[in-house]
Amino acid sequence: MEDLQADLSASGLTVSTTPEKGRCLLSIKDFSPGEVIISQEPYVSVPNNSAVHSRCEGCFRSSNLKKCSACHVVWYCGSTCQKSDWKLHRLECNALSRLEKERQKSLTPSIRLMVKLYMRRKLQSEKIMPTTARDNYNLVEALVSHITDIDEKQLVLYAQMANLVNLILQWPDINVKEIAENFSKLACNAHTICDGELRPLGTGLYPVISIINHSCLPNSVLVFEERLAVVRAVQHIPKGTEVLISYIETAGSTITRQKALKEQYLFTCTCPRCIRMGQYDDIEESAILEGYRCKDDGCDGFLLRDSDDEGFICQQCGLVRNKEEIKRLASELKPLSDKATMSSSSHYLEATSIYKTIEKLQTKLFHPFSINLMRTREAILKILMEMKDWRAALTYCKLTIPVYQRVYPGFHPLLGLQYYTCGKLEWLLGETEDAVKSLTKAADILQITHGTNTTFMKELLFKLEEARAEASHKRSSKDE
Ligand SMILES: C[S@@+](CC[C@H](N)C(=O)[O-])C[C@H]1O[C@@H](n2cnc3c(N)ncnc32)[C@H](O)[C@@H]1O
Repeated sequence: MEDLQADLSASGLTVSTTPEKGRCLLSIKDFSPGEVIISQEPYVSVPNNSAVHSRCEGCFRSSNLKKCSACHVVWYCGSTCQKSDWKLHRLECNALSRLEKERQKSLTPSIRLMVKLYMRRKLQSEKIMPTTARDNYNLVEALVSHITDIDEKQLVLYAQMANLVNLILQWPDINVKEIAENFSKLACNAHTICDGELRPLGTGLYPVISIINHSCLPNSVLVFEERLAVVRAVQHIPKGTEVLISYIETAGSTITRQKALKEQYLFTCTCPRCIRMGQYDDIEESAILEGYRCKDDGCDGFLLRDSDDEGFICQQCGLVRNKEEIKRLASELKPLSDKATMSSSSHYLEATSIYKTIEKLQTKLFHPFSINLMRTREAILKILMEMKDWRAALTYCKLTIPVYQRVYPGFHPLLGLQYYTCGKLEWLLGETEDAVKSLTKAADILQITHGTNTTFMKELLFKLEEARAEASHKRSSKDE
């Protein structure tokens, strides 16, 4: 711990403890928006491989892959990744090779992550792999597990998973109870590794990044550059402030966010957004994000239940919406949502048609800033992009932007990415001036959240330059 404190203080950080949150990471210097606060390679990581889609164990890329010829489980993109993973994979390879084919196929990322965790610990304790202040098993031991707070069903599941790890490792004197507790640690400390566009690629354990606590109004953001976890400030962080990231999707109402945090991370959030729970502005926000729309199409008031529980009253114009009508619309929606989830991956036209019916019903039912409606439009946008229907995709992308601005304020990567999609579509459709505006907004946000050095950001900045050059060329040809 002393080593870690010394190492962190050189980066302007320190670890402290509070009774409410346990350990926390504090700044001991000012950080500006966009500045890297801390970065860390994973202690262990695994890609989300499936029968149809695999990734390199080293860099998570999905092109030019070759399977390890001994275990037939792990993939590599080339000799560089294979060599750098060899010390660890040599142990894993032996263990995986002993398994029956069917068992190999059913290995989940969590099981593989745990097997790799034990192997890394062994290699470091035998000094075959080096340790540093930020890279040692003591940091994993210090992670919270909440083992005494989880329910019986979950405990049984962890025990079964621990038995499977034990069976794979076949090490004498292994502590199966400790493995089960480590699964509980993974549940509240491991991170989903995403690409620049926030698509999930795998899972990793970053024991120093795991010291950072949650806020629904965070001052920092966690992104990944391949497997490297990078935390950047999204606002000015004065010296002596706690560094906070968001663990969850922050678009939901306070009740939804609190439920998600309690279920996975077993705590009650008291951030500045959550502390307002039950106050009028919080009730208003929930009613807008997850509630119903006014009967009058021209009114964008939010609705609250009336005192007799007969219906919902618009807080702007006073019109009452009947409970039965709302129930009827909701019951029409339910089977459609199930149908849409099942059809979307294969039949684009069928899926678009179902989602558009859902959108129509949701437009009648929910507030215009509803998250449900936003999700449906995101789903339609995704399918239209797959179908390369750029014009319709742009229409849907634009429909989501006002909701994104509301639910992802400030330097939020999701807002930046949505502007980026808009800009790329406008560029493809020859709407160059609009493309410049959208790509500029995307770059303004994503330079803060993602930095400027990654391939992803270089591509965005290059596109913006191209769009600017073409826009100025178009303007000058018009003038002639
Ligand atoms: C990834 S760990 C963060 C570091 C942790 N505080 C520690 O001592 O190691 C996640 C756990 O930290 C605690 N935590 C994180 N954010 C919190 C918050 N805003 N309020 C209370 N507890 C929090 C919860 O116990 C949660 O399960």
